[in-house]
Amino acid sequence: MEDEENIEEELLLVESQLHDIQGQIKTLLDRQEELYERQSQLKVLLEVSKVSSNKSNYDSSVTQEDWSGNFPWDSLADDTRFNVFGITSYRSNQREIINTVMSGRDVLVIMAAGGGKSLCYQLPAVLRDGIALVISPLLSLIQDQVMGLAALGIPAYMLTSTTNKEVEKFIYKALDKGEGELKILYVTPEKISKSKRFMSKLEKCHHAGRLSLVAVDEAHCCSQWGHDFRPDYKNLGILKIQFPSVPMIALTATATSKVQTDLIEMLHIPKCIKFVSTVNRPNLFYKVYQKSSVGKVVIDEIANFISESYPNNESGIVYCFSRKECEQVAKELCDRGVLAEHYHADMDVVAREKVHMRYAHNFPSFLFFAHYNNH
Ligand SMILES: Nc1ncnc2c1ncn2[C@@H]1O[C@H](COP(=O)(O)OP(=O)(O)OP(=O)(O)O)[C@@H](O)[C@H]1O
Repeated sequence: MEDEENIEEELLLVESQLHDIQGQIKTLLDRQEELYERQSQLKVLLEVSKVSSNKSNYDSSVTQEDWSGNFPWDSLADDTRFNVFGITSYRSNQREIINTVMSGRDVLVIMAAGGGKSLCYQLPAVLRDGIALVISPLLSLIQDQVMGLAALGIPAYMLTSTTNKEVEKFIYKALDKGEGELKILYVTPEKISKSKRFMSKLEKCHHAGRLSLVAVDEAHCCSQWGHDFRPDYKNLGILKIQFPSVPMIALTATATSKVQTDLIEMLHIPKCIKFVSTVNRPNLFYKVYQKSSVGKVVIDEIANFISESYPNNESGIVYCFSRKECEQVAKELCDRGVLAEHYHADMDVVAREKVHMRYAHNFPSFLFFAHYNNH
């Protein structure tokens, strides 16, 4: 009887010790997994750092001014600028930026809206062998760009939720096997962070030496300090880690120095060459009007303002508080004969010819009119 009690007592003790040990093993296994993960991250970071410092040694004698010097691709670039893009001369910094990308360096471009950022990656994309990947935040912007490039005869495509199966197949074949003509591929940041299939095709494309450059448009979206933070932009750092030798060009119209530092860190481009052009647009100005408290009167005032100030069908943008309000204001403006085209709720911007409707959440109690002239 006593024996039995002793055995039971020891059994309890052993079971309790086993339980403790299992807990310790689990903790150690978890820790081991963490260390493995950190080990592979550090290996990749080391590789990135080696590639960057090799490049900086190679270019150490080159000063920023040298980017406006002579390069082997000068005449081909001039020819493409004029004959493909129909642009007679470069604007400030464009040539230097293009030369920097063509040299394989990473670049940060800060240039005013409408300043001509797109040419800075589109021209190198045409000149360099392979496929250029462009990450852009909005479907409507991507659609605009792809349509514009197609009109110039440049094989540009987008891979988004709206891409049909056949085009998707074509794009995957181009990435995977180098088949078909594809020079510039636009995606939203979600594609990078959410599609394993896409990333594996991109990896193959890079492995075969066919990834020519990576452009991150609206790069301020990477930073939580920016005005337009997009969580999926945070994951774009993976691109430099996976493709350290591929030049990356990050572009934005608005970035404080804090945002610049942040996005350089997030995109892993510490050695990038930075080009800052003035963001002052003397043709843009603000005027503040007192708003009536009666909705219909506000619409009347907007309609009068637009038709009196811009009687020749000029373009403009009306920002409202919400999508619903955009639709309502657009409809009312249509009724008053101001808007030629309808606003489509599933797109951010339409109706190029007339007043564009967009929604913005940062200025809830005001309506803004922006009339601009790109040139
Ligand atoms: N060197 C140039 N000479 C004349 N026109 C140019 C030049 N470079 C670009 N453009 C034109 O300027 C317009 C604005 O260019 P783009 O769309 O690239 O601006 P952006 O800087 O990307 O603006 P946003 O920040 O609004 O996207 C386009 O119509 C483009 O064709």
